[in-house]
Amino acid sequence: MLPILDLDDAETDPTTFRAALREAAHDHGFFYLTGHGVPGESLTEVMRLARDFFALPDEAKNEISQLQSPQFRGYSRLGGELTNGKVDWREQIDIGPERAVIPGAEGYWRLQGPNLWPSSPAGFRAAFEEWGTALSEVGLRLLRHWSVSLGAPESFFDAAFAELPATLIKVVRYPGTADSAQGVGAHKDSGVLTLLLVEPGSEGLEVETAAGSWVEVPPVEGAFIVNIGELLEVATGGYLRATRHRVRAPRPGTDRVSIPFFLNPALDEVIPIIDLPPELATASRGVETDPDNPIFSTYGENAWKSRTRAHPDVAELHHGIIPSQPVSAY
Ligand SMILES: O=C(O)CCC(=O)C(=O)O
Ligand SMILES: [Fe+2]
Repeated sequence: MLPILDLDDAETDPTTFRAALREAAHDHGFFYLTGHGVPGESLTEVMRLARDFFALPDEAKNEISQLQSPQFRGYSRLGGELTNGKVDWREQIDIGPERAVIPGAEGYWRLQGPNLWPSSPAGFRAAFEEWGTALSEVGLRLLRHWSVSLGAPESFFDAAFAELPATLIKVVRYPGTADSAQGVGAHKDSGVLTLLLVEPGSEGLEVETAAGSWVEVPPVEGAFIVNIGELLEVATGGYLRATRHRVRAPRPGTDRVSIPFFLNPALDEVIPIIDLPPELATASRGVETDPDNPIFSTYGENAWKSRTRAHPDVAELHHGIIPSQPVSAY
């Protein structure tokens, strides 16, 4: 069982909370968060909207097909995504910051642009815009506590997120299947941290707690599952761990709905590196190097790598590139 941290405790006893936060992220890279202040009704409401969207006929869902979006936004159908070069068995909507396209954009600036919002169910856009704002606040609070717990000033990461943070929300459904084990293949998240909402009762998330050893992480009602992304691993010289995880495809006749929120800095921000106090620095494992998965310290480069690999159809159609796929052992 992963640790459960209560963000309310940070108000009464920040020192104990911060130590627990640091240890959870160092030991596991994953934990449950309660006391986050996002009302239970909002959690229920975004789940309901997700369910209602996925229940629409394919034709309605494809009105916002990601193939229409050079910025990798909108709906990608079942089988439309790859992880480790293999097909993920999930359908999803990708929602990023709502901004104007940059004319003549090059490189990762091609990720900036508008979302594709479904016309049904009613209230979808407003609810998910509010969701993004609320979860950014939770994520930034956690980052400030981490900074202090690692010997840095509270505001250490603030500047990287102050303007144009490139957050990403995914609204995801994994239908049950007997044909594939891969809901989403093993990966590390490419940003800073992830707050994951999972429908109560859904199964299938597995976390690699030690090399080759996978542990099931069931949802805890009302809690977010929090995990560290590659950039926080980089920022802490590997002291905090971006843990590999995957989702097993559900059994036939069942499904899984989840809503991950990825907190990321602005596309052109280079994540600042914390100068760890000596007692922590000696416990640091260093940043994992994988020739198949280079970690770039500029967030936009990391995001471009992961978005083009995950959605090669969009990359080829809109950008004329065929991304190299990792040949992975996972
Ligand atoms: O659906 C989940 O529970 C996890 C999804 C995930 O790991 C991801 O999209 O990065
Ligand atoms: Fe993930």
